[in-house]
Amino acid sequence: MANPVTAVGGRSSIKPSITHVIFDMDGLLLDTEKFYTEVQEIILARYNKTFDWSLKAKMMGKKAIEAARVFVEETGISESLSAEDFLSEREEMLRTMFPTSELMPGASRLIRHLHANGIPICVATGSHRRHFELKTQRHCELFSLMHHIVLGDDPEVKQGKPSPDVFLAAAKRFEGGPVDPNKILVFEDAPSGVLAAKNAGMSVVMVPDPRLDSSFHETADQVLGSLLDFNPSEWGLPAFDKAAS
Ligand SMILES: O=P(O)(O)OC[C@H](O)CO
Ligand SMILES: [Mg+2]
Repeated sequence: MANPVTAVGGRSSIKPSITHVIFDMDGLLLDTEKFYTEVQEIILARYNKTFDWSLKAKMMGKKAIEAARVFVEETGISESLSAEDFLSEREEMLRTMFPTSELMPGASRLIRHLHANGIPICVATGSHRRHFELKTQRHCELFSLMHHIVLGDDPEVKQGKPSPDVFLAAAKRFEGGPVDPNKILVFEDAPSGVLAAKNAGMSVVMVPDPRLDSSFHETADQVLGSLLDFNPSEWGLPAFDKAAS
């Protein structure tokens, strides 16, 4: 397999030593992006339009209302459907889908490994509380290993990703925080999330959906096909126990 560090254009192979880790949630820990895609395809079909990955790239990772505005404006349907009406229509379908959310490959192994080795970990998501609770209801034990969770409707998160707000709030809430952004590694799947982490001065590993245009990989410090490919030692983090992996 190609070395993930050198495989992507021009970035340094010298990495800062990481002490704290922040996880994105949708599309990174949980396989929930597919639900948004499905619902948005259904809504757009009514207007004889198709939902594609260039639009998906502009929406993912953002707060609900921010993503909704992008959706109605970019598709040219804002005269017929307001961002607010889009959200309430979408809601009904999502409410039944979210409780079925499954973990992404490698999420459980990495969270449990970092937690067992005393590395402080947290979640920083654009999702608001109601959606967070629906999505995580089958995964409460795993999410309880997080030191804290920062949600998109947190009062400190004035703007969604690519603003650094959610990651800066997450860095503050670690024990003894704020933690130096140089010592924090963020895991993200979305272009807006990768930018938000860089805007916060943090290192970022991107685990993108393969359908996302590869031009979005350039901002990340490392790009992986799956969380299963992550090598903690490259970042100064405890190595996986060979017998357990
Ligand atoms: O990817 P997250 O966890 O920031 O979630 C953002 C939205 O809710 C889904 O794109
Ligand atoms: Mg995400």
